Amino acid sequence: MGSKASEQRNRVVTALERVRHQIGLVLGAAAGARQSAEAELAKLELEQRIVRVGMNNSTSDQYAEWSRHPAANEVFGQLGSVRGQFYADWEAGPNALRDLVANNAPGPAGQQPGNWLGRVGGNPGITAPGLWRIGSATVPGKDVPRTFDVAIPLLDESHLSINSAPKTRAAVDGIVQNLLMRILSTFEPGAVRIHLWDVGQLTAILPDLYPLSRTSALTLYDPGRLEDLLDELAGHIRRIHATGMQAGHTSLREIRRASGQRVEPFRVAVLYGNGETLEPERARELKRVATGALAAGICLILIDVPTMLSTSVESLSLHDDRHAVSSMTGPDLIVDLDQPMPSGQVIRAAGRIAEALIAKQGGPRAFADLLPTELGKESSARELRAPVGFFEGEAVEVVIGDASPHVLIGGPSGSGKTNFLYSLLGSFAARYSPDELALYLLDFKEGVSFAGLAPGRRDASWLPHAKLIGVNVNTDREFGLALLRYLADELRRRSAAAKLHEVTNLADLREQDPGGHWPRIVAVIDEFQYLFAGRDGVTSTATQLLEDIARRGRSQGIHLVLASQDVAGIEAFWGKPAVFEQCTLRIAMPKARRVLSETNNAAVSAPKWHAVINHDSGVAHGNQLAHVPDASSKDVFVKLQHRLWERYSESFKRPRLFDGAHSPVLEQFPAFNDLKPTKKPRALLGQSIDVDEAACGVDLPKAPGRNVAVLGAATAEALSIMDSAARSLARQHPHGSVEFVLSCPIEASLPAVTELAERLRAEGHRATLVDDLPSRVIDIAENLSTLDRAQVLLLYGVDASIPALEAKAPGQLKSGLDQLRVLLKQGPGHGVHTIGWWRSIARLKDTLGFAGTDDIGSWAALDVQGNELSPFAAGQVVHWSPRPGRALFFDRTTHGAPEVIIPFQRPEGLLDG
Ligand SMILES: Nc1ncnc2c1ncn2[C@@H]1O[C@H](COP(=O)(O)OP(=O)(O)OP(=O)(O)O)[C@@H](O)[C@H]1O
Repeated sequence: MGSKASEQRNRVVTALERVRHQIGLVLGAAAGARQSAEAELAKLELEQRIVRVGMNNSTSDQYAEWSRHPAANEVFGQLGSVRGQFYADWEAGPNALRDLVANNAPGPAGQQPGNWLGRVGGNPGITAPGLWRIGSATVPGKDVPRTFDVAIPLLDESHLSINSAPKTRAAVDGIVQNLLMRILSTFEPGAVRIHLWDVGQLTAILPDLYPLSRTSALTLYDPGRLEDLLDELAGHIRRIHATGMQAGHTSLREIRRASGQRVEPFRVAVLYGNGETLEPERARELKRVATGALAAGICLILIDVPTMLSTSVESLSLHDDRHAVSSMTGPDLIVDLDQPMPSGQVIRAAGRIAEALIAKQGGPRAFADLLPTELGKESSARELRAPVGFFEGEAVEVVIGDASPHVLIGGPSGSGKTNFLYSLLGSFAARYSPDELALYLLDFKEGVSFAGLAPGRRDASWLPHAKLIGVNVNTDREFGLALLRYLADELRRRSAAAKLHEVTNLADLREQDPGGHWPRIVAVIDEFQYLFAGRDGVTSTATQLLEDIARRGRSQGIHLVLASQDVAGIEAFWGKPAVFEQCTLRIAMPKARRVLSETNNAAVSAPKWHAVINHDSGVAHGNQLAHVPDASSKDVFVKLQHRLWERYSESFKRPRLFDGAHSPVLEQFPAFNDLKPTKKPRALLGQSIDVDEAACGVDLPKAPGRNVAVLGAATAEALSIMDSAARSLARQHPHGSVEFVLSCPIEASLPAVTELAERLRAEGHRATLVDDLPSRVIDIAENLSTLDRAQVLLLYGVDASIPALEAKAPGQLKSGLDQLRVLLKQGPGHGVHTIGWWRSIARLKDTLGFAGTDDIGSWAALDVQGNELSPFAAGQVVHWSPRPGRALFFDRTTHGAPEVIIPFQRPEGLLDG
């Protein structure tokens, strides 16, 4: 038992020893592994420490410390071989970078400012440098450190985002200004535009560039209105995108390459933020703009504007005012920023660029530069297209056609609106022959703005394209109406022709009807708001007609050019959006309000003698600024007019001139001179206010009611109407077939009446000036059926004759007044017509008694109120504001409503009646 037990113990002891041995082995191995891991760690730590500082950059203490490390030799050896290998590869690095920058940042883009600052650039802007220098960076070399230029891509390559560090605003301004000067000095003037916005300030942003702010090269935006800048940029992007798409290109760069032209300037928008995020709406807009910008040649430089852009953007983060890291060079390389260029030199350079730009923009361009080398070569079948001004030396065109059928022009007095119209008319007239273009020109302003286009006393020439010229029509709104009616009629005529030829527009009509005469018609109405000046029939009819013409004129080649001096004119459209909306071509003279869209302020900042031309209904992206040459100085337009007149006057009629300030002269009036004896005589009372030079008159056949009343106390006009009525009738009656019986109880008018009687006699007619009207009236009335010739009773101041007419001799059955009533009623049927002047309507009513108004078939009213006239106009409401030199005329047999006429100017000698 005892030996069994000890045997068992020995086995256990042995087993335990084996276990112990095994454990000892395991523990020993672990300690060794740990030891070598610790050694490895220490080695790596050392390596890291050395790499952080740089092998060549250590202090001696540091080096001594590293050397004490057990792995020092090994680590030094390893790092030395890696470094050796790296520098063997890198040897060519800085040189390659230098070459890269030199090639991609030529001239002002990369060179030191001393080489170029102050010189105006010459790159036409069809291509742009790929890189722009901001500073340099240095890397340690094998033997000596190597420095290379740091440049970044901009313009249509990439945006730039700059993050400042505390107290580095001046340094940031230096970086931005350096870049802008490099860009501005690279391109020829006009090829680049800078937009500046700073959330914190309006005026002191990069002040050294201010000489440029009087040109289009530099625009500043209100700190509170980032949306203005973003809207403007969005507009450019849309427009450029649309142009590109049409030509099958996706970027401005491609369009430039394909066309070999700059097409649009480069744009750089600099936005200074304050590190805070933008309002969500602005941030979204900014993101949208940034996305489309580069393809439209627009580059953003964002300073402290935190935003995530999903497009190409380089970044620059400042460490202090001399150092930054950039996305181009990575986080491990410090960029030594270039010094800001000297302020004085920058100001001078900016001034020079501004001057070069201004010289290019305007100065030398004259009206003659708008004209083509050969006159009248263009066809208006599809559109009218002509330059009206220049922007930075390039012509800016106006197009009137299907897409922009009507034009709205606005500008305060003196802003050059009339001058613009002359430039436009001249440029069109020089390109299109009068067969291609017909002009109807109306000026409601007092003055003679278009009068020179009609033959005058001093200059017999006229503009052959002009069919109608209306001047001084400010009180004759009816003339505007007449023009609109004429255009509406022409519209109908064209629509009918189009229908006949089964076409829908002018271009096709001209193709189908090559023998037809279908010029494009341009009707210019200056100060058109006068058309809407009253709450009356003229306004409502004008509105209807204008809407009709505006809507349908587009396809029939009838175009309106509506100009107005002040906002009132434009406001006349509120409530009449049809006309307003159809005027898709908007022209805003400097300081014009409301011509462009509500948010488009381009006209506010437009310089003198410029116009903002916008073919997109005034939306900002359609703005084109143009300097308009002087077309109104003496002899400028006239020179062109003479050339055109010499060329075309044989084949085209002179325009009709309607001058509201001058009454027509009867003897010079074709409708009077052409009168001949006839069985149907017609008494001319005046000139109608119409597009054609027409007279209005009253037919005096043998029929009831064919008498004429002249109403009101305005003597000169009344005498004139009586005079022209008598003299026109005299021309239509063979000698001996008529007797004129004149009566005039008004002393002051007697000389005029006497002279008329003499004149009638001189023409071979029987004319008696009677003193005793009652007995003459009685005599004629009693012998009505046996009269051997027609009688025309010219009764001046009938109201003054009434007491005498009323008087009855004892036993007399009928008074003179009774017989006058008989004559008014029955006379016309027997060839006895009364043309009478009553100085008041009440007296006319007295004269007529209970007979009613039927016997007065026609009348011309002077200074009487409209409401008094309605019984004589079939009860209708009559609108009439009496005015000198005008009469309201109504003839029951021909008129629906009364019309305004202009009494003739009476011949010399009769004027002072
Ligand atoms: N582009 C220009 N260059 C030089 N002078 C100009 C130009 N435009 C206008 N002018 C001159 O300025 C003056 C006013 O111009 P214009 O008569 O065209 O202005 P407007 O806007 O029509 O004014 P209003 O409505 O009062 O007639 C004229 O003497 C004209 O000669």
